[in-house]
Amino acid sequence: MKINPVFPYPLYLVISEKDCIHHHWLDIAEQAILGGVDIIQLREKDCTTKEYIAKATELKKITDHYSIPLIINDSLEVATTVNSWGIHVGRTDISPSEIINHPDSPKNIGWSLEVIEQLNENEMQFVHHLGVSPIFSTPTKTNTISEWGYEGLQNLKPETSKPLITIGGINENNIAKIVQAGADSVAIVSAICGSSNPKRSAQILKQIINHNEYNPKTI
Ligand SMILES: Cc1ncc(COP(=O)(O)OP(=O)(O)O)c(N)n1
Ligand SMILES: Cc1ncsc1CCOP(=O)(O)O
Ligand SMILES: [Mg+2]
Repeated sequence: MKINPVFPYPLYLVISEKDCIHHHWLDIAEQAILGGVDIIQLREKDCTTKEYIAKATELKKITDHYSIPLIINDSLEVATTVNSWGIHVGRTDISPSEIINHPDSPKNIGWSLEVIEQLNENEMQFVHHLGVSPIFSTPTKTNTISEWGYEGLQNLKPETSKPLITIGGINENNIAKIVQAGADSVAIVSAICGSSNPKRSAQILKQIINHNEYNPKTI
């Protein structure tokens, strides 16, 4: 993958405690970083703001230790409290224009792109990067509209200069084709959070991103 200087984070982990199966979620975050994850989003859906801040504070200690940027999903209050690098919002969340009006708003706003027509919306001017969502339908998030697929991603690429972060159903078997179709970054939940060896899974995904294939002898 050619590194995009506006978003130089090709392997993107989206983590929530409920998706972490075999290990403690903070251990998975650390192992994933050691395996090559470049950026982490904390995505907690079923907790209070106080609990979300507590989790974000714990995770930020790890991301700061490894100099990895942290993105908070959905909550401006959590993002401002922990001073995260970014925030990710979708169409039913607080809008990018509202976020930038906040005095301590995180610098980098990610916005979910579900249909190509969204590129024409006024909100786009406040957006740093786009979550192309979902590339493939996934049990991890079921309230989605449709899938972009490889062809949708290829068609989207020339229509915007914003970094494209692909998400949804991505794993070792399809990541190479997603990179070839135009992803600037690949966001993963279950292929890392659900792995019994998250470090190794991250290493494999990263090797495919870097070299277009996986050579078991080198990991
Ligand atoms: C990188 C990235 N892309 C898309 C999403 C989805 O955001 P959203 O549409 O707001 O849905 P929820 O994640 O909030 O359920 C994302 N989180 N990250
Ligand atoms: C948060 C999110 N947004 C679109 S799909 C998705 C979940 C992706 O999870 P997985 O990598 O397990 O398919
Ligand atoms: Mg959201």
